Amino acid sequence: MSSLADFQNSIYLQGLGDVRPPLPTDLTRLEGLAEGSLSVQAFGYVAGSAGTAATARANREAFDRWRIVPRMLRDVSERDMSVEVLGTAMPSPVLLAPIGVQSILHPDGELATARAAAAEGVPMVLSTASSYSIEEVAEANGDGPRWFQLYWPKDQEMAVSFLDRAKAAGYTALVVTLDTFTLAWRPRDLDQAYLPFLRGIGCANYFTDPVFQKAVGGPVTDANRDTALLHWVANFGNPSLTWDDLIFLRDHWDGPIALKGIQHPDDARQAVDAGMDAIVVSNHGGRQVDGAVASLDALTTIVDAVRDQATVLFDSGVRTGADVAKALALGAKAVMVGRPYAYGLALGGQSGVQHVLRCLQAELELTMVLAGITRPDELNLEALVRA
Ligand SMILES: Cc1cc2nc3c(=O)[nH]c(=O)nc-3n(C[C@H](O)[C@H](O)[C@H](O)COP(=O)(O)O)c2cc1C
Ligand SMILES: O=C(O)C(=O)c1ccccc1
Repeated sequence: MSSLADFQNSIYLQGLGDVRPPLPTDLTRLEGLAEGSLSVQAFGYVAGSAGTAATARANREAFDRWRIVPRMLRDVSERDMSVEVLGTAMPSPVLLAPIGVQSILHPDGELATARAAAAEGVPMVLSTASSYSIEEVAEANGDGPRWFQLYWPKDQEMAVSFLDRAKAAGYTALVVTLDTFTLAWRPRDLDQAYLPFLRGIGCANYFTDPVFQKAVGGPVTDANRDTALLHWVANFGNPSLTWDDLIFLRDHWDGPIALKGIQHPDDARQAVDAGMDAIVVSNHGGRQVDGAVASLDALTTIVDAVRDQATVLFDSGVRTGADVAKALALGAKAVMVGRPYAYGLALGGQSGVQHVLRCLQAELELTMVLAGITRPDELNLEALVRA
């Protein structure tokens, strides 16, 4: 039986030939290394959070307040880390969170991420604000599993065009991000007066879109570039959306839909009532509401509210295999990981992202089996104690 934990053995075996892993296996060390290989602006954009970063810190502290209680002598020789989420089979309960503007991290941006994801069989969620188009990323991703994340623009016709393009390019599930209809107060970016989009980064899906092009008088060239950027700014998000608007999405997307950015149990219930298939409990990695509840602290009440009427996914603050195990024990079906793979991309392109995925999944399997657990669905509150 092949196992995600085999990666550990392969590292030790390579050591016999004096080869060491190209990047640290403690993924919390990647941020510091990435800082040295990125511009102040790009690093600040990715590592930064809203306001004083209180929510980003709270996300991490919430993990620290739970401890795993290992159980012994449970025959953990047969393991199966795989799960199926929204019709997608995956090797472990881990997905790549949607991260826009990845070309600020590496010239190959989302293409490198898509190749890494496909090589590991891990689903990627492509951002609307990607630096390569829906179609280009699909080609790089090949047979790999892929979902599409929608930033719902004001122009409904363009929203439909994005959905049609994603469907045609083989993205099987839709993740609709609700918490970022506008960017929050982000001092690190403000102090640098840095917004990637105003430099045209992250606009690939817009600039290649027929509806967008119609609105700006044709394909985007130097001549209409300023018009295009202003149109992007005016259209990016829609603060007037309400729960009733979800009917529109259901009508235009026939696959599963997840709502990302849910932090309140009543919002989770409304998602269920609106016929959504899943929610992603997320505070956007602390990048939106500074002072907001830690995403992990919001998870349990939401899981209780939703019961088994919708799939509950989790993100914000996942850095280690133990973190994944804790989120699962608190009721998440799977987690999305954000910044760690962004740093992997910055440091090593495709292989950097693969390194992050292999480390995280191997550490998850080792954590679980050493705690007496052989399958993700065996994890529950009995595996945890409050610190
Ligand atoms: C640089 C950056 C760009 C992001 N872009 C998007 C995006 O385009 N769409 C989206 O839904 N979330 C976006 N996110 C949020 C992630 O999907 C995810 O919620 C967050 O990174 C999870 O927290 P973590 O970084 O602590 O793992 C972005 C996050 C970062 C760090
Ligand atoms: O920076 C972000 O967190 C984010 O979600 C985003 C928003 C717009 C475009 C690209 C990324």
